[in-house]
Amino acid sequence: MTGSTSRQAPGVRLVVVHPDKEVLAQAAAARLLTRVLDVQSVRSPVHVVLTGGSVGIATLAAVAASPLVPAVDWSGVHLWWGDERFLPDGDPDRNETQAREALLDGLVAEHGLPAANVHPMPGPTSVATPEEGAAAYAELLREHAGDRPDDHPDEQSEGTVAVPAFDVLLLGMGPDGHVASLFPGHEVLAAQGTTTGVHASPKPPPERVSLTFDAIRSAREVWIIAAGAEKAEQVAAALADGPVSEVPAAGAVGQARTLWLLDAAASTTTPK
Ligand SMILES: O=C(O)[C@H](O)[C@@H](O)[C@H](O)[C@H](O)COP(=O)(O)O
Repeated sequence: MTGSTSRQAPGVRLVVVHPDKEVLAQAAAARLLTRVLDVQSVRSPVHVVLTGGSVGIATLAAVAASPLVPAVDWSGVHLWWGDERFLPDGDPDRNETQAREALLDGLVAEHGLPAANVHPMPGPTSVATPEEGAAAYAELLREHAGDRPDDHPDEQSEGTVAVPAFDVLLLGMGPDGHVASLFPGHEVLAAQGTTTGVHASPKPPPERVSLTFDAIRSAREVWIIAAGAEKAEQVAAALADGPVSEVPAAGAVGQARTLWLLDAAASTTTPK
């Protein structure tokens, strides 16, 4: 495949296939910057949820290298995470650490992103358990839930999930179909509220903090970014609306739109 292709699925799902992982990251970065600019033209603040993983971090690095960075009013952007490994501040395996190195430190230092607008999930440096971290993050999300804009007064209605109106929520996907730290067959899939502590994760480290499905599904747009042939089977299963208990990514849908941003290898299931 030499170009990029897309198709509109019924409803609100869009699948976009790029030639390879590098183009995928570059395109996701361009798309993210454009989305933030578009949203900023009609409302502020903008809330973006970040993901870890190699494609997620490559996307942030591509954002950092874009000439469009100065076009964004970063003072009106808030950054959150979909999940975090329960590791000390500064640990190189924290999604936060990797995102700061790839993008956020530069935005704070040079482009006016207020340090206070970066909202990492707490780890053992500040709380004793993943549950404490999840509770603290839920409270922070609740404090920002009032950021909902005037042009969407209906979003204030009773029963609204107590999180900000996430404009874009980025997710990587593991070869097992997990998104955030919502793993197939794991009790975390039944977690209530907006955040949850995670134990016995099948992928190290075993302890994590994650958004729940309710929080993820409250986002206006959910973008799942996945590359590599090892993802193809679960991508296909999710796009076939497989059971969330087996393919958690199938349950990650946005209110307005769900984008599947793939490379060619992840988009084609090889017959066995
Ligand atoms: O929390 C983690 O252990 C990872 O962040 C993980 O959830 C990752 O996002 C996906 O496995 C996709 O990772 P890749 O993009 O590297 O395939």
